[in-house]
Amino acid sequence: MDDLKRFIQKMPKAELHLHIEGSLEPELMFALAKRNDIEIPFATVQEVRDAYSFSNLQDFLDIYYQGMSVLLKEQDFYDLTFAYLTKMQEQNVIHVEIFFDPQGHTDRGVPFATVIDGITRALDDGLAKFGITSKLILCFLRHLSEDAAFDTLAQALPFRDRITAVGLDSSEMGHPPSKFARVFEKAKAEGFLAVAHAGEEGPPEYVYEALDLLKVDRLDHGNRALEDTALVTRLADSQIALTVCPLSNYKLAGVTDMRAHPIKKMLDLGLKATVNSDDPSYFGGYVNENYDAIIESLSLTKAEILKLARNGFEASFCSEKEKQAMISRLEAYGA
Ligand SMILES: Nc1ncnc2[nH]cnc12
Ligand SMILES: [Zn+2]
Repeated sequence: MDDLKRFIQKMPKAELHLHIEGSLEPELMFALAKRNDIEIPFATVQEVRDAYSFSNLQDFLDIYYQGMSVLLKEQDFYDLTFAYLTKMQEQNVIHVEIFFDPQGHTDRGVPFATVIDGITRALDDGLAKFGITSKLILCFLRHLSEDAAFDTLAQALPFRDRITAVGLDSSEMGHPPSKFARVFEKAKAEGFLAVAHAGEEGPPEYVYEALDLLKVDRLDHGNRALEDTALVTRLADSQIALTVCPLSNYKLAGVTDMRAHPIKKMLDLGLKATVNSDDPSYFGGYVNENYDAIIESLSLTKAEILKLARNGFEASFCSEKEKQAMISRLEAYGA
């Protein structure tokens, strides 16, 4: 077992499902609260960690939006993103595609430019200092209105060269992809790729809507697609990737026992599943810890681990040439 963990630690990997605001560790939360003179309802780091006990997605989101209130200045977004990249370098993650939630900040009066400038300055430094390549994905908050999403898309257009794709996150139930069909149509016309959280808590119908109405290039989570055999066949045939987040599924109670986690079944069904951390500060683990959690409980083989990592590179939004270079590194490592 320790051998496999070591194998995972050193393996070149990609991360395709990471909310940068969800990588805010309690220590940095405290430091930024102090720097920005903001009150947070916790006295110690331990109190923050103790508050991270969730029974569903909304429980988590309430505390996640509260946590991001300490992010105000360009330097705050830089520090947040650079801390994440430093961790990724330690974990041998060589490519990241990260989400950000601009509405979580612009609604508090933080300018869109402040957010994206800080994040992309850190991504540039991550490439220069660690050789980590990256893509940025703008997520619309689905509990907010279609108008608010259109407004956010308009704010993003001056920065389009820094944003690869749009996504959809936040409270899934009651906010189906169809609510944002027109926003995604416009975003695609503007040249953005598209992803959406679907089937995390929501039913298979939401996954169909993400495919048919939002025309997503990749699905975030997608776990509940397994309830519909026709949908599984469609996902397997099209090889639309699923960005699966094992520890997130466990912490948000979709999966109550890691031995019942569906990722092995997804591989067996021919789905292009990948391993990701979602909100590592809140769910107790970055990429390697997510691999560790499934190898133990699902008895994954080295070949299956390599397949998951390969899927991560194949499902990335890199050029075919860049993908091939990363896959060659992985093959050399696995040989
Ligand atoms: N797991 C998740 N699902 C939906 N929205 C999110 N925002 C941050 N993490 C999320
Ligand atoms: Zn997510």
